[in-house]
Amino acid sequence: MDERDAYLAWPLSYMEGTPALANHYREWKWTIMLNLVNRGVDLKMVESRPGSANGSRVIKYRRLRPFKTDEIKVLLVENISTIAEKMLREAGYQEELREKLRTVHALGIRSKTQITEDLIKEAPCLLTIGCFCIGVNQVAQEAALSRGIAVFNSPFSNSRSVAELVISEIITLARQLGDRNREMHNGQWKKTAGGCQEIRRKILGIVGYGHIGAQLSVLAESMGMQVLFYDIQQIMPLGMATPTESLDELLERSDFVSLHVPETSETINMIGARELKLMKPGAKLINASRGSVVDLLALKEALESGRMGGAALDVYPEEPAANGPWSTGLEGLDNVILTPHIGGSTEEAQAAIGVEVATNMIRFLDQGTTLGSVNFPELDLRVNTFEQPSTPYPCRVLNVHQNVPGVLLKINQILGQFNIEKQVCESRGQYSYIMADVCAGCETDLDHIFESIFHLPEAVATRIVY
Ligand SMILES: O=C(O)[C@H](O)COP(=O)(O)O
Repeated sequence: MDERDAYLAWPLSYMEGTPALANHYREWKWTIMLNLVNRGVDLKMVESRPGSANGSRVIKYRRLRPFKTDEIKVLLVENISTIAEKMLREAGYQEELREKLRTVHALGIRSKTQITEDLIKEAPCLLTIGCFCIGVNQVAQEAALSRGIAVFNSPFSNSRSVAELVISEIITLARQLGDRNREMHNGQWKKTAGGCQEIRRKILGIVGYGHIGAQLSVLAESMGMQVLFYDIQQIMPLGMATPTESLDELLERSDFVSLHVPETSETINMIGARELKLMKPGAKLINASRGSVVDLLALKEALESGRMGGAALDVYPEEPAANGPWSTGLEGLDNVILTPHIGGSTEEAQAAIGVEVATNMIRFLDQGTTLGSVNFPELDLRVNTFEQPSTPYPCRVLNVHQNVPGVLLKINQILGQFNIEKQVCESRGQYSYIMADVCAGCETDLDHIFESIFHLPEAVATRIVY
């Protein structure tokens, strides 16, 4: 394995609602209370924002932090950007080696680590999973929500890198560069123009006009290509790009077809024998989306028969867990480019992804904010300033519960014993998430709020941050 596993630990005050962490909370209760007493005067906990419109006043916001004086551990796998690692460390983590996922509170992965429902069951402390990539199909998202685990990804930070790779592949396929390169490396000089073409005025059909598809559309047009696209949603075309009525129409009209769809039940084997037959003779297929989208056996047949003019694949139905010998079954075919899932693997993309995902994870851990989460309702609650009147023990209650009638009433009966400064709640399927800023009067109140909500039968996960 070439993976660099970094294990970080975050020693912070923290209160959380899984049984394991609830015990930690009880154990460290007095330390927590001491932290609370110090809270209002501790300058380390003050964040400054730029001044108001006239620039004369600086508003100081309270900085919410997780709430247990124990270590929150973060596990980063799959060569995640060092920027993300640095950000997580600066948020308070310390490096520490850890072997097991079951002791980890925050997990960072990329596209190949499969987080199944079973694995989630074995991770009792896990609070958040950061997918440091676009795809999230590798995570059992519903199972994660049912445990109160928020999943984040980076929906667009590697779009440019993938689009650039596809542009390079369009030219490489058009000029058979892969074959000429291979021949030269094998000591053969084969100067030929047969089947080699310019890409100017050729038709590029883009399937999936999201962040990558749209980026590719702009780059392709700037090189003189005509762009068609097909998407299940109605999307505003960029430049002169034209939507087609159907996938079939796009396949029939395009010289190059590039796939940019997520893995869903609808996209599995979306391009099979039937679809490949619809493509123009000599057309080329590019897949840098998900391997399951193309039926590889059908593609092999279409290439071997000579009907198709070439293909570039960056993704495969099954991909190996680590670098080393491996076969796609397509080796040696003419004008076929095979790359090992490197579409988003540039320094720029990985750095941007690192910042984006680490920021979301830190905000979730510290404040409960779920902006950018792919499995939670997206909620945000403004953090109080130090100028706002407050009680000695203001706190933020974060709770995931089953979305059943009456549960909100029960929670608010508990919270309503205190002044609720603000509150938001939203449901997603079978589960709801509530964030509430509450003015507790004394340490016993905090204890009471946590224990009462934690023990509600509908409660899935409960945390309090301050
Ligand atoms: O989902 C993605 O962003 C791409 O498939 C890249 O995945 P990777 O970060 O695992 O290379």
